[in-house]
Parts: sequence; C-alpha cells; structure tokens
Amino acid sequence: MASPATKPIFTLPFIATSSSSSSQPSTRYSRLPFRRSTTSTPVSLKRFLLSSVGGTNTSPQETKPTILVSEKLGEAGLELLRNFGDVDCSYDLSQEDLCKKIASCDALIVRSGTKVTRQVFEAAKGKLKVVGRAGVGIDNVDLQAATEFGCLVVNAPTANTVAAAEHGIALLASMARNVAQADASMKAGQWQRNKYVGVSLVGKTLAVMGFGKVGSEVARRAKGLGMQVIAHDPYAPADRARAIGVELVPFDQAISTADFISLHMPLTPATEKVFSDDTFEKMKKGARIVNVARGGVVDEDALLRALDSGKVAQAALDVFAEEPPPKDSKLVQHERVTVTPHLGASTKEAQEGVAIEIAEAVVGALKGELAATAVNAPMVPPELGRLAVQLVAGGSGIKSAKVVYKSARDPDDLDTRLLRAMITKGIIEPISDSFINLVNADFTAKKKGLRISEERVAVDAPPGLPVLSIQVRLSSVDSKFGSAVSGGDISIEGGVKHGVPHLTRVGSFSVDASLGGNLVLCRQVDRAGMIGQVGNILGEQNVNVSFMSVGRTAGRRNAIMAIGVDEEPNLESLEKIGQVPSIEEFVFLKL
Ligand SMILES: NC(=O)c1ccc[n+]([C@@H]2O[C@H](COP(=O)([O-])OP(=O)(O)OC[C@H]3O[C@@H](n4cnc5c(N)ncnc54)[C@H](O)[C@@H]3O)[C@@H](O)[C@H]2O)c1
Ligand SMILES: O=C(O)[C@H](O)COP(=O)(O)O
Repeated sequence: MASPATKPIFTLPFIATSSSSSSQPSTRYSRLPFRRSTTSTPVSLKRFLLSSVGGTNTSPQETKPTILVSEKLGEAGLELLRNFGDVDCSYDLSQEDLCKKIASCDALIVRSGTKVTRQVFEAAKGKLKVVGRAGVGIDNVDLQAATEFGCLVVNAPTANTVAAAEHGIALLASMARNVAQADASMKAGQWQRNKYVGVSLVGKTLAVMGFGKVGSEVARRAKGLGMQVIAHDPYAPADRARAIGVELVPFDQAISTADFISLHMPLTPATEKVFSDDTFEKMKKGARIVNVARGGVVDEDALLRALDSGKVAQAALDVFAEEPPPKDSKLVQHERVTVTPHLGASTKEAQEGVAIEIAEAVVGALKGELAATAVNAPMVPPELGRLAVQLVAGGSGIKSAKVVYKSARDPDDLDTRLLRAMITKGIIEPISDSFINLVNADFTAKKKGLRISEERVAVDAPPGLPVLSIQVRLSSVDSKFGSAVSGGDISIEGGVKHGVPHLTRVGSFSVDASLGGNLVLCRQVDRAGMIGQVGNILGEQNVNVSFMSVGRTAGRRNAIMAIGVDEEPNLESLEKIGQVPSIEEFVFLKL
C-alpha cells in the first residue's frame, strides 16, 4: 500500500536490510517460455555487462589467470588461451584430481567427457569464474551449481553443427546399407553379398526430432537425398521449417509415420529417456534410428528390447548414456546396431573452430566482456530494478515484483531471461549483503523469498525492436514517493533509447530521463518557473544538472520533474528544494 502523498523532508537512497525471509518455502516464479533469441544487446547494456561479470584484465604486473583444459582442444584455441593466461592441459583427470586442481583455477575448459559437478564448484571455493564447454551440449555441467556459485558457463554452440549433421547423415546411410557390418565381415575373410542387402533412403520418411542447428542441417541434407522430411520440435518456429520444406508435426505423429528417426534434441530432464518402451511401441515396425544427440534421451534397455522384437530394425548410435559404454554392452555388440565413439564433432575443421570459439568466449569472460554464448548469465541493465527499490519506504519488505515486457515480438522470439536477471539484480542488490551478479541474482531472489513474476504485453513497435519498454511493479509496499504509485503498486517503466536506458514513466506520469548517475524526482503543481527555481538551488551548490524533464498527467495540474545531477546534492540543497512551495514531494535517487 502506498503512503499518502505528503510533502516530505527529502529522502536519501534506500538502504534496507533483507526485505524478506529466506526461509519462505514456497517462492513461485512464473516464467515466460524462453528461447535463445537472436536479439542483439544494446551497446550500453553490453557495457554494463562488462563490469558486471567481474573482469580479469591482466597487465604484466598482475598474476595471469590459470586456465585448466581438461580435454583435448585444438591448437589454435590453446594458442589464444596461452596468450592470455597460464594454461594447464591435464587430460583424463579423476574427479578427485579435478577437485584438487580446480581450487587454483580461474577457468576450466571441458568437452563432453568431464563431469563438472556440484562437488567441483564447491572445491573451487569461489575462485572458478568461468567454465567453457568446447561444444554444444552442456548436460555434463551442473548449471544450477554453477549459477549458485556465481560461475559463468559458456559454450561453443555453432562450430560443430555441420560436423554433427554430416556424421548423422553418414550414420544414416551406412546403417541403411550395412556398411560397418559388411566391412567387419570382409575383414574377417567373408564375402556375404546376400546377407548385407540394404534399404534405400530415397522416398522414405525421416523424422528429425529436435529442429535446432544440427537437426535442420540434417533435414536439409536428407532432402537432398530425396527423403520426405518431417520434424518435431516444440519450440521451433514453423516458418523456419517450412522455408526448407519441412513440416513440423506432433511427437506421436513424427515417430509413428517415420521410416527413419534422427535424434537432435538436447539432454534435459524433459528429454531424458523420452525414447522408451512406449515410444518404440508407437513406431512403425522396422523403423530405423540414428542418435547423434545424447545417449540419455534413449532408454537403452528399451531400445535393445525393440531391436530384439524387430520393432526397430536398426540403430546407429554415436552417443551413449554412459561413455564409454561398458565393454560388454549388448547394444554396442548388437548385430543390427552401428556404433561410433561420440565422433559427431570430431572433424579437424570443427575442432579447430570449437577451440577458437571457446577460447575467445573464455578469455572474453575472464576480461569481464559480454559472453554472447553464456548459458547461465543473461544481461541487460538493472537500473529499473534499482530505481524501483529506492522508491520503497524504509521498513517495507519487498515480497513480490512483477516485470512487464511491452513488445511486438512473438513470445517464442523474446528471450526474457536476460532482462529478468538484470532487473532482479537491480532489485536484489540494494537489499542483499552478498555479491550479486547476473548469474546468481535469480537464485538469491528466490532464496530471499522474493517472488518475481513476468507478463508480456503485446504492443505495436518498430520491427527489430525486441522490447519497447519494461515496467517494474512492486506490490504490497509503501512508497516514499507517492507519485510513483499506480494501481496500488510502485510502478516505473523504461526502455532503451539510442543505446541508453531511459525512464519513461513513474506511476502514472510520463517522463523522459536517462537512467544513470543521480536523479531528483519532484512532484509539483505544474506552473511556470519551477525548472529555474530548482536549477538555481542546485547551481548555488555547484551541482551540475545534466538534464531536466517534466511529465504531466493533465496539463497545469500535477507534474513530475526529473532532474539528472552529476554530483550528489548536499543536505542543504535538498532541504531547499523541499521548501519550494509548489513542490509537494520529492525523492533523491542514486543509480
Ligand atoms: N554427437 C555429437 O558429437 C554432437 C555434436 C553436436 C551436438 N550434439 C548434440 O546435439 C544436440 C543438438 O545440438 P544443436 O546444436 O542442434 O542444438 P540446438 O540448441 O540448436 O537444437 C536443439 C533443438 O532441440 C529442441 N528441443 C528441445 N527440447 C525438445 C524436445 N523435447 N523435443 C524435440 N526438440 C526439442 C530445441 O528447441 C532446439 O531447437 C546438442 O544438445 C548435443 O547434445 C552432439
Ligand atoms: O555437444 C557437443 O558439442 C558434442 O557432443 C561434442 O562433444 P565433444 O566435444 O565431447 O566431442
């Protein structure tokens, strides 16, 4: 509830103790569906990020960061890393040895063979700043633990796409023509032409499960081979699929109509063992399966049963639930299964590309630069959150905040993780005594029992503008600036104009103030000469006014004046502003 609009003595920046109890058990977050977006981050926001992850710019006098590389990485990437830090290439470390080493490392670079568990982050004792995954799949990194420990995780999402797609196609074709089996048989001295009669690909239906980077490249190539391609991906836009002549269909339709099924989804809790007895049961008799995604998306025992029953005619597997799989694995030994030891990304070209991509991302992250491939660290400015918190009257605990995005974009194309984390950081930082960055902001808010919900409002906006404005609403709190209250909530709104975060609305007043430095907000009876009066008071104290903006509700009645000041006005100036007869309330905010 907002306090009535009384004429206040000035109010200094809000410094509060924890706004809520961390013991609150049922923090609920409402999330918008998110996808990695192509949205570019405005320059000023990027600049913010540079300082927010925490940089390590080495000068000759400073100690170089230590970068542990735990799996084989291309030489070009190692070269880049060596130019920046001390590189320790220690392959095949046991979990115990990794934990021992990690305490002295600033960065760790892994491929799929290193399990970066919670234990590793615990052993790092806060020293580890970034984990670089030289590849796409990040299922071997405990992202939750990384986030909790404030460690950035970056991956190399693009350099091995073609290699993986080519390997998928290689497996598809060699499975259909029994290439591996026939090769083994000839090497064993046999000449079995009748045994290894294959099946044709042309005219057959291929279901691509997971229509992302690799899946769509596989689809493109399969179409070139004359296959009918359908795909299932709950998040892929239909127009992207249509553009290459692929129809997106529901899961059951995909698996029940396909002759060949190629898996390209990530391993997540939602996709684990999604190919189960039930799934195989729904397939056409004699279906053939290729897996270059992750072994864990398949229930391997169920696949074995399906192969033995003849429901599945053949499988070609590059990946396994356990890698390497047990030597006596019945799946690996199966006559109708073609296997490769996780070679999808293993071409010279892909490995050089991945090594460079990850080295650049890790070095950038250590320098505190924007990590475009950050997996667990969204970025965008926290000013709105920080400003909203400063409008809360001391003593009111913030329990619930709502972030409203006004955007013309399709929800599928609006990745709000970045915005949300930045706003959350802004809200939580002033009321938390621990180090908050983009990685742990959400986690810390949750721990404090702060419920953050999101809402998306569709508006008309120029094409290419991802978000027109963002509104931050704090409910059930008193405000030290009654004019900031609208609909019972402290409500402020802002957007990015020419790369600079701007405040566009306070309560129900429109304003136009850049968000940076210090800000004096005054509500006044709207009459001529007000700007001059306040400007003079500040000028007398040598406080430089960087801008002034007046926003009204209805002309000549009430107005809000936003005054940007380079220096912090002293007590005397603030008191004088409070004494100007037309000023009904004001607040000084430090951003
Ligand atoms: N064998 C290898 O060496 C190798 C190489 C590269 C990638 N991979 C694996 O392939 C996966 C895909 O790589 P990518 O670069 O295409 O990633 P990507 O993120 O571009 O594509 C993954 C796609 O899967 C979709 N998806 C998510 N959940 C799904 C579900 N339940 N059902 C269907 N689709 C779902 C996503 O929407 C996305 O479009 C990686 O996660 C990795 O595990 C393996
Ligand atoms: O997810 C990936 O990028 C691939 O599975 C490649 O893994 P690798 O780096 O262990 O070859």
